[in-house]
Order: sequence, then structure tokens, then C-alpha cells
Amino acid sequence: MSHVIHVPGTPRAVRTPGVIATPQVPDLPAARPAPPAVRFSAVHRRFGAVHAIDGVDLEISRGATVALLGRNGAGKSTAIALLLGLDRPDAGEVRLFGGAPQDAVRGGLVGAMLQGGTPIPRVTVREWVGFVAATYPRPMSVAEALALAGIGELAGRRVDRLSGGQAQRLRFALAVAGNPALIVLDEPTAALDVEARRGFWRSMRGYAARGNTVLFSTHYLEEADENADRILVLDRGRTVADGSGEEIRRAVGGTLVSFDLDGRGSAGLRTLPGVTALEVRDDRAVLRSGDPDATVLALAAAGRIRRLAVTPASLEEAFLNLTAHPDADADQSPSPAVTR
Ligand SMILES: Nc1ncnc2c1ncn2[C@@H]1O[C@H](COP(=O)(O)OP(=O)(O)OP(=O)(O)O)[C@@H](O)[C@H]1O
Repeated sequence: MSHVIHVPGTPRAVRTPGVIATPQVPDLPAARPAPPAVRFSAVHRRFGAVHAIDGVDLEISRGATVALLGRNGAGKSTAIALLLGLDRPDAGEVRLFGGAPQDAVRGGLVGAMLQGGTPIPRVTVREWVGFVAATYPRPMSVAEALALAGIGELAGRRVDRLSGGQAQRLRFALAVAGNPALIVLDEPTAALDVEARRGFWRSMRGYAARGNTVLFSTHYLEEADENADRILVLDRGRTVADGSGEEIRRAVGGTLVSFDLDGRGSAGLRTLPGVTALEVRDDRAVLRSGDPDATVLALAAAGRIRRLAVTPASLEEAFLNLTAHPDADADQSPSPAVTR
């Protein structure tokens, strides 16, 4: 099937019972830190006039769970194809675990769940997962992969008799069956209902909790926020934000300072320190502020603190700020970047 990356593994080590080899430890130079799971260095990929990936530099450390967020056409699938070695950059370099993506895939370090794919009829879930696992050098057991995906009870079911949610869980089981150190999931919850999504993310977190690296793309901001410890926002092939959901919200969406007006009106609030926008809802003012400490101090000095609440703007507001293009035909100058 097309949506799971699996490669013939190297032969498993043959062990001779009763013989314990003493490893010869060569004199090695001082240990260097292990290379990151993923590194993009000045990567470009063009399709005709479209600059799908426009100079992306990025590093993902081992064990991180990273969400790739962007509008349609932002470059997410292209980035994933480059990362998996399915496509090559026009300029720049992509490395997985310090080597070429193809080598990492061949070495069984990478599992992927891409979009689409049609199940082979008449094969059972157990058979298919077993088949894929056997192509990796260090697979987990079929039972373990099914348990991790939450489909242990479906082991004997034909793969063409699964519901949409079950089929997606099977794809996840196939992606992890080889016990790869990195899994790449391209919009893994598209078309799943709320309950199926929740189950899916439980499985993903179980896999990440073993110290593995996870990269997933999504259109759902809440999913990125809830399930990733880092969010990369791509826009027109460029990284325009890189941080935790909280960091991105604060840096781009600002902070909302709200309080009751108590009938005193909103005159003068718009010009308080840090305030960039003012909205009045019923008898309550909501100030958007780039410097909430200064805004709150000014409110206190004016004796305006009534049921005060200070909350970060939503990730959605931050995302819209980052990827808004008032004039889509204008030059491709980047939005203000948020980087760690
Ligand atoms: N093989 C290709 N030939 C021509 N243009 C392409 C090709 N692949 C991608 N593109 C273009 O590159 C840009 C980035 O596409 P990509 O599929 O990477 O975006 P995306 O963020 O994954 O979008 P979506 O969320 O819709 O899946 C788009 O303008 C797309 O039309």
C-alpha cells in the first residue's frame, strides 16, 4: 500500500546460545552529541513558479512531538515528502539522524502514515501488520503494535471490513510496527469523528512516551496545541512561527485583558500602554495587549480593576495573524517570525 513507508530490513543478528562475545571497545574520540532526528538546512523546493519550500532551516530533537501547521498549499506535504526522501530539495540539505533520509528509512528508523491508500482485500489486520513489521530490522510484536493502536480486538478482522476510524488506527499500527525512532503522520485525523480522534491521539502519545520522535501535520489548531510540545507554522513555504502553542499565542495573538466596565464607559482604554485593540461586549471591555503587565498597572492606577481576567489570545487568532494575506498577489515577504 502506498501510504506506509516500509523497507526490506537488514537480516537479523544470528545469536549462538552459550557464546557471549566481549565487545572490543575501540579508543573513540570524545563523544559528540547525537545528531537531531530531523535537520533541514536552507531547503528549497520549487514546482515551476511555485516556491513550495522557500529556505527552511529547522531542527527537531530526538523525543520531541512536533506539529506542522499551515493553510492549504503552505508546503506541509512537500516538507514531509522531502523529509522521507520521497522527493529531493532543489537546494539545501535534509538529514535524518545525521544521515540521508533514504538511509534512515532503509535502516528502519522511520515509519510514516501518509494520506489515502486502499486496503488489500481479504487480508486480516494481524497478517498485514505482521507482514509490514517483518520488513523492519527491529520490529515490535504484532500484538504490541495492535495494542498501541488500540485495535487488539480487531486482529482477525479483514482490513477491507474496517470503519474509517478503525482503518486509520490500522495505518497507525503499520507506521509503528517496525518500532521506528521517528514517525511522520500526514494529517492523521482528517475525516475522523471526535471520539476516534481522541483515541488516535492516545495511541500517538503512547508511542511518543517511549522516547520516540513524532512529526505530524494537521489543519486542526486544537490538536496541534493539545498533542505537540512544539508547533511549526508554515506559510508559503516558510517557517513563520516555531514554539509551543502558548509561546505562539503570546507572541502573535497577544494577551487579552478583560474587566467589567461597571457603567464607566470605554473612553481612553484604547490608548493605555500595550493595548493594540479594544472590544466592548455587554458591559465588559476586552483589551488585546502586547504588554499585559503595563496594561494591568495602568488599569489599577485608574481604579478600573473589576473582575479582571488576563488570558492568552487563542491559537486560532495567532494563526490567522501569521498567515493572513490581505493582498495575495503582493510579494512573498514573510509575516513577523516567531522563533525559539
Ligand atoms: N508535484 C507538484 N507539482 C506542482 N506543484 C506542486 C506539486 N506539489 C506541490 N505543489 C504546490 O506546492 C505548494 C505546496 O503544496 P503542499 O501540498 O506541500 O501544501 P500543503 O501545505 O501540504 O497543503 P494541503 O494542506 O492542502 O495538503 C502548493 O502551491 C502546491 O500546489
